[in-house]
Amino acid sequence: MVDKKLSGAGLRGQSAGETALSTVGQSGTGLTYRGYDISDLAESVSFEEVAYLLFYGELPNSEQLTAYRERLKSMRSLPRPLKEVLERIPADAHPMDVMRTGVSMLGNLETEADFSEQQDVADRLLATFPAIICYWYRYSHFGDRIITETDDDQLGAYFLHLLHGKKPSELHARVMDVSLILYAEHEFNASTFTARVCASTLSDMHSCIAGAIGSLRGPLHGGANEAAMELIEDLKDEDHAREVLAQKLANKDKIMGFGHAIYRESDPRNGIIKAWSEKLSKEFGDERLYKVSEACESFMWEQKKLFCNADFFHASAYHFMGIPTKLFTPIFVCSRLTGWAAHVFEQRANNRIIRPSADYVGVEPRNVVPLSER
Ligand SMILES: CC(=O)SCCNC(=O)CCNC(=O)[C@H](O)C(C)(C)COP(=O)(O)OP(=O)(O)OC[C@H]1O[C@@H](n2cnc3c(N)ncnc32)[C@H](O)[C@@H]1OP(=O)(O)O
Ligand SMILES: O=C([O-])CC(=O)C(=O)O
Repeated sequence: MVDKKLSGAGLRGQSAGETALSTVGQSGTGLTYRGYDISDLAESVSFEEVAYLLFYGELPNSEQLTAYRERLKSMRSLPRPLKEVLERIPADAHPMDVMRTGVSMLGNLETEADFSEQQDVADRLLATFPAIICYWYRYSHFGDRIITETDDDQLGAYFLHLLHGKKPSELHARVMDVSLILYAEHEFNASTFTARVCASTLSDMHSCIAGAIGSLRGPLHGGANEAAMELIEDLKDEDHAREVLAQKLANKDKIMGFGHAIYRESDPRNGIIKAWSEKLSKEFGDERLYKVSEACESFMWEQKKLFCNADFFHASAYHFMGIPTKLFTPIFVCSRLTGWAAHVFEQRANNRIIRPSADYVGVEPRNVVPLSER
């Protein structure tokens, strides 16, 4: 499987444009944002610094960071009509559909009238995405109308605060921060490419982001972290993990959270989130989930040379922090919004409508037969 050629279907291996935002599978551990290695960023900076880096090109100094955090904090209020819409979405709705509706409704209320407003729109979405998902979740599941304006400095802690109704521990706030850094940007992945295609028609930011959310929703992309949780939650122990995976491989099922379109041997984000998951598992008193996850990882490598991607150990990490499985992919949205928006800026700055060609494989030219003769 490792030798499969990176060409052909799915535009694999073909360059579809230029970016100055990130490299995937090229240098360092395999992922860089504007020249910084992901392991360095995950170790030393916060998610807000990464957002600033992606948007403005450089890491902020401490004054710029404080000002940026204050700006995001000041934008957390949800307009009344948006809350009313969120309150009408049923509890069994798919949370990614809630996110898509949330951004779409905000686009009706706060339409991007001109591209000169693009940074304001991106910041507003960044500030409100945790509130959109948590407002819907807490209202539809518990009848709570939460206050979305809090004084949390960091977006990850803000999300956990809204979800659980109390400030998170330092450990949980840190893990969320790292998680958001890991998910922020990834070159021309399917959802980002969706955003760029939409941007290339000179459409508005909300439409670009709504489209990207739709692409991220699928289990082959962002939806894999939830699918990975569904897999591991039923595994009783390491032997059972190997048995279940062997059966799935025999059935030719896809194992969610494994493999990647670009990386060939490992995903540099995996080791980072895995280490945090292990730490959380000890704090949680977990005897099973982390161990079965590790058993899956080694079995898949032995059997298929398939490795865990960014999603696999995110499943256990999020679970240990009390996050409901169905909110896993919306967290990805809260983070990846930065990459999507930065790509929209980049596309707009040097635009040509994205319009590839297709190889026609249909029937030869023919004449229409009148209806009475068909
Ligand atoms: C953050 C992210 O979005 S990371 C990706 C999240 N997605 C997942 O975890 C879903 C599971 N993984 C997959 O479906 C795939 O690995 C993808 C979609 C990520 C990449 O797809 P591709 O680029 O087509 O993968 P690749 O060319 O490496 O596949 C080679 C072979 O390995 C198989 N394979 C790849 N991943 C898996 C997997 N997770 N389970 C079982 N088999 C797999 C494929 O079936 C393929 O065989 P085939 O050509 O005979 O069908
Ligand atoms: O790059 C991809 O194809 C998918 C991925 O890992 C991401 O978007 O983070």
